[in-house]
Amino acid sequence: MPRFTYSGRPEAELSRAGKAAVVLINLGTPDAPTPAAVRRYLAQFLSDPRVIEAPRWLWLPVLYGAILPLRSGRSARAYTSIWTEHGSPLLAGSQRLAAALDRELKACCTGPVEVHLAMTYGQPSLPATLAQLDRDGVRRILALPLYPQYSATSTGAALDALAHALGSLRWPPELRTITDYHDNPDHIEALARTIETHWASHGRADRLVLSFHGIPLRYAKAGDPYRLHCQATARRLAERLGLPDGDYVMTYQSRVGREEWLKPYTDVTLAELAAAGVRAVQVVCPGFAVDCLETLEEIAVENRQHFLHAGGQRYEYIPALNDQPVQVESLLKLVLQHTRGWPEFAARTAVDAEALHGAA
Ligand SMILES: C=CC1=C(C)c2cc3[nH]c(cc4nc(cc5[nH]c(cc1n2)c(C)c5CCC(=O)O)C(CCC(=O)O)=C4C)c(C)c3C=C
Ligand SMILES: [Fe+2]
Ligand SMILES: [Fe+2]
Repeated sequence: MPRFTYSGRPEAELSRAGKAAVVLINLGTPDAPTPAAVRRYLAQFLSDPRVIEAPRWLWLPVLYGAILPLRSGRSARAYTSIWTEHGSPLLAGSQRLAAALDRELKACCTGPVEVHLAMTYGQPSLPATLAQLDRDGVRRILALPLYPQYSATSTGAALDALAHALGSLRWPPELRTITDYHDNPDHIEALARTIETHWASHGRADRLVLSFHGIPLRYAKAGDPYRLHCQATARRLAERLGLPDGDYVMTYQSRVGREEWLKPYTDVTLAELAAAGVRAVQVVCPGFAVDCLETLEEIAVENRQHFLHAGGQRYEYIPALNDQPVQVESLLKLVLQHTRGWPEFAARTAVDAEALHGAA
């Protein structure tokens, strides 16, 4: 096997218009809700030094000796409870989002443009996706990790995997990356609309809980901007919704292991709210572009129990933006903002250009 792949035809490519692609990147998910598949997935995910910052000689024996044997079965049961006929919700939802964005982008760009989905861990992998784009003659790529807030553990890891995959291409394409969109006004607007739609059909609760995935506190102290991005998203969203400080709380979920993570913790806060007499909460997870194990099981099921057992009476989970038109539209605008000057992304009509970029 040659180290560098290239199966295109340079002469043909040099003489014809280029092709361009948007690659949406999400975390990745097991291939099946079985202990073996979950173990394979967790082994890849949790051996990434971006995710677990500890000396390898110390961490790998713990991972293989304790974490994988203990966690794979438990985690597989949780995955079983949310698995759909289309597979893992994270994969199926990300694929639907990519397909919807592909349709919208093709409708408004002079193209040839395509949207693809790849995962940092598991399938569809970044190396396989980039090799396919290379074979298809794609010469420009915009990479969009589906994490509104930058963290080295999520976005950083996605960009590492992308860089690694580019490393095996003989003629890598021109590349742009979006590192975060935590305060993008169209994104904030999309979040606000999905909450307002929920309010229109369910009414409001006593508190709106904005729950973000956590990271170890140590990483934030070392300079990871994630907490600042989450705080900025929460503040902008609350401002847009006209929510006074006392009407919402911001929390961090999904902690793993014994070290301190970003606080306040979602599960602890929900129990405290119930104990303090708060009867009704609505929980939304603005850091998750697509619903997954951490929202559908941990938030919609597990934390509901915490809240109700502690005396709460009404608990509603507001779903992620997924492939709702508000998200497709806001990501379309984000893509067009980051592909200015790339001819494939030029708007088809003046009307498109004005709708997407605003009047010049
Ligand atoms: C142990 C360290 C972990 C860090 C740091 C971390 C950061 C982080 N994760 C996401 C998004 C997702 N995480 C998901 C699942 C998940 N996360 C961890 C651990 C860390 N995450 C584990 C072990 C798991 C697997 C599930 C489990 O066993 O509990 C998912 C869902 C995946 C799915 O298949 O549905 C997402 C999405 C972000 C955004 C982030 C940092 C900001
Ligand atoms: Fe995670
Ligand atoms: Fe979890």
